[in-house]
Amino acid sequence: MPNILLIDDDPTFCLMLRTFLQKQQYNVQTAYTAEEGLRLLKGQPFDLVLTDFRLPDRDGIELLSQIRVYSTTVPVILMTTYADIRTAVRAIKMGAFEYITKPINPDETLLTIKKALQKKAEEPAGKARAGVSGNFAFVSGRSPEAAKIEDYIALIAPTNMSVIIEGESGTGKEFVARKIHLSSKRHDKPYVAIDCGALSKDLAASELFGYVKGAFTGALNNKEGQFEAASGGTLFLDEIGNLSYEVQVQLLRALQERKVKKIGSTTDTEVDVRIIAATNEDLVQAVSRGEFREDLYHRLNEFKINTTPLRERTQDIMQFAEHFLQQANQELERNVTGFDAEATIVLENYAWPGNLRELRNVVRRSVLLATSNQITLQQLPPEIVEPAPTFVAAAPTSFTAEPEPQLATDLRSATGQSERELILAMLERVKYNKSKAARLLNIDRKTLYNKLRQYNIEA
Ligand SMILES: Nc1ncnc2c1ncn2[C@@H]1O[C@H](COP(=O)(O)OP(=O)(O)OP(=O)(O)O)[C@@H](O)[C@H]1O
Repeated sequence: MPNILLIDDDPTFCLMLRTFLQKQQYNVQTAYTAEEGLRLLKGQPFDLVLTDFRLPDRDGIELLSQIRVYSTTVPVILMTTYADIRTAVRAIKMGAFEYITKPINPDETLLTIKKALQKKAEEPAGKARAGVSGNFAFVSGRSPEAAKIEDYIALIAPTNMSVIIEGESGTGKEFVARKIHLSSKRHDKPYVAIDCGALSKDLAASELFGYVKGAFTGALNNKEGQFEAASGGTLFLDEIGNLSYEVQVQLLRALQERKVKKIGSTTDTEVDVRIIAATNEDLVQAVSRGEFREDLYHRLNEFKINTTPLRERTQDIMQFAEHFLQQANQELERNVTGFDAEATIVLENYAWPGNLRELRNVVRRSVLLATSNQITLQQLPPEIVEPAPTFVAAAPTSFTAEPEPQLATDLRSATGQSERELILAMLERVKYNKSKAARLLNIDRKTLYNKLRQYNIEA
């Protein structure tokens, strides 16, 4: 029976959800605060964490970083209200598996839990996803922006050039990467995807390059790296901006010399791998801040594709909505045929800060709630039907890289033990880049160094 950790500060809600999940054959442990949840997580392994996005003692982003300190692989599902959805969407790029919106729908929750557990089972190492799944259905869209992406894919796919795909979270970067692979000569060779955002500094090198038995404590057997696993095919590096400087150096070497060296080995192995990298941030800015190596950037940037936010390609919204409707019908065994006129207007006019992922989730939820064969306003989240003016206005009008706003947190509001944990979690997230950590914690470097000493943190 899979073990689920449920964190929510509402005891009645916890009890209801726990009872429901236990009936579905899950072991559930509950915690009413983030602190309590983290303590449980530290003490025992869980297969999944289901947590409220706003807890009395932490917000979801902060909690997510701390969960990652204790477990880099446990899937985390966030339960959020629509008011927090932009932040929740950002949490996805920090490695949350999925978000579901409150009020919780039991069927949707169950479906999301099943998918998360299935994905975890398919990726025992937690990091790499090999192969393109059989039901990969790429929708192109009718807008000029979609046509441009399609043209670029057709142009670039047959070559061996490295590609950077840049765009907001949920705009379909990984889908573009898979499409490039499937349209390339390498289509019958492996496609391996790695989420660099979910890899700790130590793990990244061994995951990418592998290690030999005895290279370090715990290296009990030889391990093949994902470079080798992708041999002849394509390696998709998601959230490339999160790789530590050291790993960037190793990656550059692998790309330039077409050779990798396992950790602890003295010999090189030749590799023939095409690299596609994706990023939510503007790598040029990361280069100018000294956080991303310029030489690696140029090596990867043989071609760049920008995925357009959905609000700038409104022509495509209904085509995607119809596609997600058919997918949901299949998954949920329903037979909803379409959207009524009012619902269509609302979908076309909403700003979709979470892009295609948000649209997919809204459609899936509406299909679950549908009482007739058409989706009406009743099934759409009220926040979409009548978005708060500030909410829409807050959506950026174009893709501009804000300097890690999703991570930024003010250390000055934390005290004692939680301050220590916050610093540790932040260091982990930014791969021990202290300048970056200080900036995101809103303190200066000197203060950070003082605190590292004060809390006995070696970084
Ligand atoms: N071209 C497409 N056709 C059909 N569905 C798509 C397409 N692009 C994206 N989607 C849907 O949107 C979801 C999010 O897309 P994807 O994971 O590729 O986005 P992303 O930009 O890589 O997001 P992130 O930066 O958060 O990792 C996909 O799981 C898929 O359901």
